[in-house]
Amino acid sequence: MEFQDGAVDAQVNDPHDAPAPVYEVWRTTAADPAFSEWLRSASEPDWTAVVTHPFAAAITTGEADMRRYLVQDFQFVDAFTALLGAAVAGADRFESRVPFGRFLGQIVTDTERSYFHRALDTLGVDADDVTSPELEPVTVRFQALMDEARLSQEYPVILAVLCLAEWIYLGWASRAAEPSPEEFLYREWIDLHSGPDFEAWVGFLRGELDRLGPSLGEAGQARVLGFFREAARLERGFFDMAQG
Ligand SMILES: Cc1ncc(C[n+]2csc(CCO)c2C)c(N)n1
Repeated sequence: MEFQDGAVDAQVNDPHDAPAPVYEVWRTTAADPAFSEWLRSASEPDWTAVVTHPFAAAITTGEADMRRYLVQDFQFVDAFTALLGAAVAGADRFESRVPFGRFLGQIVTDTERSYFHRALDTLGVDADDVTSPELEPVTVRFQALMDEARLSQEYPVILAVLCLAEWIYLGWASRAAEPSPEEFLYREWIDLHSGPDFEAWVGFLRGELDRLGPSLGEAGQARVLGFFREAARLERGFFDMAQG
């Protein structure tokens, strides 16, 4: 697949990344040798910067200005939904397609869609900004990464981007203190990304990477890590953008 300027390919092999240990070496001394844990630990310091981000903390206390964030995130979610479709198509067995199909039908196209429509309406976002707002640079980069993963049709690469985006959101949302803010804008956004069902969904995504990652070979593992790390970097940039 050719890209306009090769920018995305360059990003997933960012020369500024600290060299990651090779998975086969890392696993011999790791407390938890799961492939997904290798990906997560190699994505520091971005991982911790996202789950402890001041904007995420402000969501959990009901103090965040959600307008720019949700306008941009609605565009993110569009590309994310297409990526879930690629996971249905790319999974290597029937029982793995099922959770993607269920999540698509029950959460993204129902609960989450309803949330976005009500939230953007409450925030007074006009119709043009709902469907085609001016995109922030980080949104463009995130869409490009998701498009690259989708067009690759490589299931482990698709999984890397999906898993990072869901797992890291479970990370900040699970840190929310009780009681949740009363306003639906915050409470429902926290609830969408926490709780037993969402934990099971993230567990499934991790399990898929843990099942397939160890046999990818060193080059394949490095490729999956490149996508996972770039997604972590963009999540951090996305909260920075929202913070203003
Ligand atoms: C930048 C950004 N990263 C991750 C998510 C999390 N997320 C995206 S789609 C989806 C499925 C339905 O909840 C979830 C959890 C987000 N919203 N925005």
